[in-house]
Amino acid sequence: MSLNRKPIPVNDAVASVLENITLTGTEVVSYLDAHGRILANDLVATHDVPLFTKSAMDGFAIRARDSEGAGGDNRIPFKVVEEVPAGATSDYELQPNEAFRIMTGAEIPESADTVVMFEQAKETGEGFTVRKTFTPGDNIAMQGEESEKGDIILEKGALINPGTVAVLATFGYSEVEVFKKPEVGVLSTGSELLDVNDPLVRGKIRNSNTPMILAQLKRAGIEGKKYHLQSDDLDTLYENIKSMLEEVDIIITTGGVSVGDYDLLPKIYDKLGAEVLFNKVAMRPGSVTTVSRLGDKMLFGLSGNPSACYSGFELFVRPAIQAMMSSEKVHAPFIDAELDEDFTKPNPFTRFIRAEIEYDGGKVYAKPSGFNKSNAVTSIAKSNGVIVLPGGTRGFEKGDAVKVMMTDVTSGADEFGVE
Ligand SMILES: Nc1nc2c(c(=O)[nH]1)N[C@H]1C(S)=C(S)[C@@H](COP(=O)(O)OP(=O)(O)OC[C@H]3O[C@@H](n4cnc5c(N)ncnc54)[C@H](O)[C@@H]3O)O[C@H]1N2
Ligand code: MOO
Ligand SMILES: [Mg+2]
Repeated sequence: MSLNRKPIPVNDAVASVLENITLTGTEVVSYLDAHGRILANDLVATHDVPLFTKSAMDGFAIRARDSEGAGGDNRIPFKVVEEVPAGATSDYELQPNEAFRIMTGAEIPESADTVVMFEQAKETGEGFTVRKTFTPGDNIAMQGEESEKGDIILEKGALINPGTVAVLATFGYSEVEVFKKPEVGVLSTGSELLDVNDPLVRGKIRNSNTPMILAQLKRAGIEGKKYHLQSDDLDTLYENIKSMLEEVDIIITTGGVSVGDYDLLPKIYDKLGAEVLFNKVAMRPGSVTTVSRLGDKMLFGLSGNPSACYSGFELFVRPAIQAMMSSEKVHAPFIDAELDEDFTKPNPFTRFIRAEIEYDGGKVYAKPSGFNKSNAVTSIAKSNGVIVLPGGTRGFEKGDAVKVMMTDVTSGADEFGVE
């Protein structure tokens, strides 16, 4: 095993992962379980929306021409002949100056073409008067004005959001074909690792990577499979990874990918005959992140250091999962922000810094969210994004324009956004 690894640029590494994924198949799920899934077919309108021409307001349905000449002191009277609440219909033929009392959402009877809102009418004993000339179509939602039968509402590969679920229900799709989620297993390696309830003993620490990655998977809509902690023993690690390969599509391991005596993952990939796509990325943290492929399985060897592990997942695993599910949009959103703190130390590698992203006065500000080393864990907790500083010979100063990878778009704001 060579100690001299050749670093590749981050974007090449991401591209290589995406080129090597295997697409999942499809499955049919209930529309109630479809949120967060990816459409496997175009979503086609089975009817017009609105389905029928309907009242957009509570009021009176009239023939607009009967209101001609109304205005100023000239009030025109109407007689109410029938009531049409939402859900009801009427085939009654309006005669001059007759009206239906109609509610929002009710089908407009054939003979009416306008709705007078209650607020625009003055009620009388047998009906109401108006002092405005109405135009056909006023206060009416026309059949098909939003979409027509046969329209493609969303294309294959689109993410199903709550609005999509509403659209599925609108068109009577109680089931929908979506791309299957890959099965993902998570295994942390390291003889120094203890489980959360184990008493601390000298030289050992608790395993924080497995639960962190399971949570990152959850954030990506995946229920990962937790595997037992592994001590740094080649044979048992090999056997365990071999049996994981029978059970999952993606194996995420943490730790053991560097060049230490007990960093066993490189040996495991070799022994398995896996194709190593890269084992060094020109980035910090996580430069030793290693991704390999064995048939249609992907093995993500994330660095053991928590911050490196975290960004390794967001940079490589999350997009790979999205791509396997044929998502149209596999990457986290990257936005432009202003650096809120100096970062003077130059570094030849692209740096990813866990950060607090804040919006203020129409601007986006990004500042490191705490202790910034590969072994940091608390700064991850305080972050909702990751600052990207390109590699090079210069440092960065407060006020510089930087890119930010948004990792948590649900982290909220401390103020309501409308003044
Ligand atoms: N001679 C060199 N040494 C190291 C290099 C190098 O290039 N040459 N790279 C360093 C960098 S950078 C990193 S990052 C680490 C990567 O190490 P590994 O991915 O092999 O991970 P481990 O050695 O297993 O652990 C590193 C560190 O992280 C802690 N850790 C591991 N797993 C967990 C876990 N599940 N929960 C919490 N913390 C964990 C572990 O105790 C170590 O402190 O290598 C450098 N060395
Ligand atoms: O892989 Mo290390 O995290 O570059 O610091
Ligand atoms: Mg190591």
